[in-house]
This record gives sequence, structure tokens and C-alpha cells, in this order.
Amino acid sequence: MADVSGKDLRTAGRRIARIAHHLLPLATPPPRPLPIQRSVASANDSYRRVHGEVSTREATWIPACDESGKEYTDIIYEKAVGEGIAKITINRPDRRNAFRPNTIKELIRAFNDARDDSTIGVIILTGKGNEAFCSGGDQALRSSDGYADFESFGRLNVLDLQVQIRRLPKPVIAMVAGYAVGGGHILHMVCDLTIAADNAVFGQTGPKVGSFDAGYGSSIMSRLIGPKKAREMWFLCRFYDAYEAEKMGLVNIVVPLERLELETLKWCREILRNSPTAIRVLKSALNAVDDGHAGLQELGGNATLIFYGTEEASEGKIAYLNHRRPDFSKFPRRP
Ligand SMILES: CC(C)(COP(=O)(O)OP(=O)(O)OC[C@H]1O[C@@H](n2cnc3c(N)ncnc32)[C@H](O)[C@@H]1OP(=O)(O)O)[C@@H](O)C(=O)NCCC(=O)NCCSC(=O)c1cc(O)c2ccccc2c1O
Repeated sequence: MADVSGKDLRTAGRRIARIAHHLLPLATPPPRPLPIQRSVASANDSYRRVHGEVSTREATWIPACDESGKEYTDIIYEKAVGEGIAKITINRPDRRNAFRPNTIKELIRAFNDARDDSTIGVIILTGKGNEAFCSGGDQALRSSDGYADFESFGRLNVLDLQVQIRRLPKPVIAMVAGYAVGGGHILHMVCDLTIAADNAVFGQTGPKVGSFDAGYGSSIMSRLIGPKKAREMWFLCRFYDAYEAEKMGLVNIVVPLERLELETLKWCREILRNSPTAIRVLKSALNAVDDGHAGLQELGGNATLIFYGTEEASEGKIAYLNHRRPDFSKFPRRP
């Protein structure tokens, strides 16, 4: 009998397995990959023992205003009592929360306030009611040079809002119930995270109504879902339900409509447990490559911000103010 080594046996075993695989009846489905686990919910790791469960209770919201003290008409701006969470709600439900220039001006004011308020760590953007997050620009106000409401000239000021959200050094979470379409779909895409209710519907409509967003609306989408799917979304203008959107990478999680706010609050509270500076730097780092010079500026600004808190940076400033040479000799030149 021939001398068969262990290696030969293993090779033969692999070949037989390969052939057997091809011979399997077609009806036998290949093994399904295990469902992706969202987070490891080990009940007893030391982090959980120290920090406890993240609360899923409701928040107590109080109306907020910005330094202008002006009333909001198109949005609702609120802060959660004692929580570090701001909520900005587009409040035009009878228009499926379509935005007009004034809506965008108010959103910009509220986002600025939430950015400057050091008690706020996370911002939720949402739409009033369950029918729509936002249906984009108000078509009734579209003119030959943008959208015009109280002014005689048109605007595309939603583009300024998109940039503001992208550069805002705190996480912005889109909380989506109902339609997020057209410019509303772009708004959720520029947010850092999207929590979708199971009734959410996503899609672009621009080419159907003679419009397009060739800025973030195209480039961020392509990054999020890939160039082929982005073409599909823009060229065909189909709508996608929440689960399809989740598969495409457009949303982080789909939850029952009635749990939408509680789940969003849980995500906010989980973020708020973590280091605000780490979150801030990470947001700018995650955007840096795509945002080019503006991305580097944001990331670089964070480096300067952190450096200003050091003794080494202070030495430079104090020496200048005291008209003496700075003594940097005591600071290490780290490898
Ligand atoms: C969102 C819908 C799919 C919802 O359909 P549904 O059947 O549930 O509701 P209705 O269609 O009956 O709507 C109820 C009510 O709301 C009005 N409405 C809804 N959306 C808008 C809107 N966007 N503008 C104006 N009015 C709206 C609707 O007319 C009804 O009013 P009634 O008086 O008749 O009761 C469906 O409503 C829908 O498809 N809406 C339109 C979506 C759309 O095309 N949006 C605009 C795309 S363009 C855009 O948003 C845009 C965004 C940008 O960021 C840009 C950036 C740079 C350049 C251009 C941009 C741009 O154009």
C-alpha cells in the first residue's frame, strides 16, 4: 500500500469537499451569513458594571431660543432638561415639511446656537409629525434663481445649512419618520447618523421636478451607497423603504415608529457618555479626506484648539506678552 502522508490526506479531503459542493442539489441554499450584530450586548462586562445601562426614558423638552431672541415660525427649537441634547424640528407638516428660505434661516440660527452652547453635545434634526422628515424645497416658491419667500430674489440657502451641519463639531442625528425626499433626503445624508422609523421613505425627486443637487447631494450620496446605487437613486428617482435604505447604508438603524424618539435619545445618551473632544476630532477626521482643504482646516483647527490648552503653547503667549524670549527647552521633542 502506498505511503499516504497527512498532507496528502488533507489535500484530498479539500478536493472531495469542493467537488461535493458543486454536486449539491441546486435547491440546497448556501449557508446564510449570520445577521450582522449591531453591538455586543454582554450583560456583565466591566464597562457596563461601572456605567450602568443607557437610559431609554423620555426627555423633558423646553423651548430654546438663540441670541437674537426672535421667535421661530418654521421650526421648533428645544433642549432636553439636564441632558445635553438639542432638538430642531422642521415645522411645516401641511407641506410635508418642505423648506422655504425662511425655514433654512431659522435652522441656521438654531444650529448656531446649539453649536455655541457648551451644555449641548448632540443635536437631533427631525420633522413635525409622522408623515415626513422633510420633502425638500417648497416647489410653490421656486423661482428662476432659487427659492423666494419674503424677498424678491431667489436663494439656495439650504446649501449653507448642509455645510454648517457637516462642519459642526458636534454629532447631528437625523430622526426620520415618513418621507425624506428631495432636499430632505440630502439633509439626512449630511447628518452624522440617521435613525429611521419603519415608515420612513427615502429618495431623490429632483430630475422629476426639474432640479438637482450636484454638490453634497451627489458626492456624499456616492460615498455612502456607492457610485452605482447613487446613479440609480438620481437617474430613476425611485423611493426606498427604511429597510432597503438600511441595506444600502443610508441609515444606521430602523426602529418601530412609536419607539423612534426613545431610540434616538438612547443613541444621544450613549454618545454623551464619551469624550466630547474625541467625538469632535473624530467627526472632523471622518470628513477630512472628502472635504479637501475645508476638511483639513477643520481637523487642523482641532489640533490648535487642543494645543492652546498646553503649557507649551502658554509659554509662547506669556513670553510674548512679557517681552521676553520664550523658553521651550523644558518641553519634550517626542519621538
Ligand atoms: C413627499 C411626497 C412624496 C408626499 O406625498 P403625499 O401623497 O404623502 O403628500 P402630498 O403630495 O399630498 O403632499 C401634501 C401637501 O404637501 C405639499 N408638498 C409636499 N411636498 C412639497 C414640496 N416639496 N413643495 C411644496 N409643497 C409640497 C403638497 O403639494 C400637498 O399640498 P396640498 O395643498 O396639495 O395639500 C410628495 O408630496 C412629493 O413628492 N413632494 C415633492 C418632493 C419634491 O419634489 N421636492 C423638491 C425636490 S428639489 C429640492 O428639494 C432641492 C433641494 C436641494 O437641496 C437643492 C440644492 C441645490 C439646488 C437645488 C435643490 C433643490 O431643488
